[in-house]
Amino acid sequence: MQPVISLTKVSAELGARPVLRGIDLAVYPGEVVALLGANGSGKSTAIRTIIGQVPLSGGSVELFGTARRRFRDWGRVGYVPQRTTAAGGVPATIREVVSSGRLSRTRFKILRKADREAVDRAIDAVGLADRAKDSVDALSGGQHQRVLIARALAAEPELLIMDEPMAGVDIESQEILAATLREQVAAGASVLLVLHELGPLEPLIDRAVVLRDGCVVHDGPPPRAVGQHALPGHDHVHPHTAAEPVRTGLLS
Ligand SMILES: Nc1ncnc2c1ncn2[C@@H]1O[C@H](COP(=O)(O)OP(=O)(O)OP(=O)(O)O)[C@@H](O)[C@H]1O
Repeated sequence: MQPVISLTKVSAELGARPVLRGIDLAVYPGEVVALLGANGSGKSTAIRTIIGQVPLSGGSVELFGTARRRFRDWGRVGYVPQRTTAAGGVPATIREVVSSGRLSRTRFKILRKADREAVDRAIDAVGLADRAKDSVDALSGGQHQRVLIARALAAEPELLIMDEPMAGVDIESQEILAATLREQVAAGASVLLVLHELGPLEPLIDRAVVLRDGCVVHDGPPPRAVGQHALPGHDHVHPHTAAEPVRTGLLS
């Protein structure tokens, strides 16, 4: 099966500093892959090489089997950046911001009935239907994050790429986002997401790729740790019983 995302020996530098040192990463159709690792390990940079915001210094990136520099089908990809403000100082309603995510699917940048319905479904999916006419300036951080996710969903993408979608999001919003993601995956979407902890998304995750200092140090089942053990930086030093798998600082 052809991967929807494929990174082969990808290296990248930021300000002459090597940040990715030859990483391999593949996401197959229908898979949910979590990208984990400590602060500064290169997770965001890896995501940004995929969408073309950071140039490669070596290796290659393919999307849906096409070299990234030749890839034009961005309507198939929904991207949720690391938390920023969606408004950028310009007052806009939730519906306006989410509609902007649908433009990649339209001809001549005109939203037709089916497009408007997709926008409404995306707003509904993140539980903001009753606020659609509100300005995004009036939203909390977690609600804001839901708007960014709705904007990505509005294009009905086959592939969702999300950089820490749960950052700063309260548990109620996290549950809504987990339910939304579950529906997308049930409908056949593939997902690559940066996470700090697995949290409510844990049951959805098929595979975890862990970065450390710009290298992949684990690619396989997600760490099934709970509580403190799931947190990056946790060092697993206390003794284990024989039945318990040992995970020595996997995420640190
Ligand atoms: N514009 C930049 N110029 C120089 N170095 C940068 C730049 N952006 C990031 N870096 C460095 O690259 C490294 C990787 O950063 P990156 O944001 O990819 O890490 P991350 O794993 O996503 O971290 P976090 O969990 O904190 O979001 C860090 O050491 C960071 O300081």
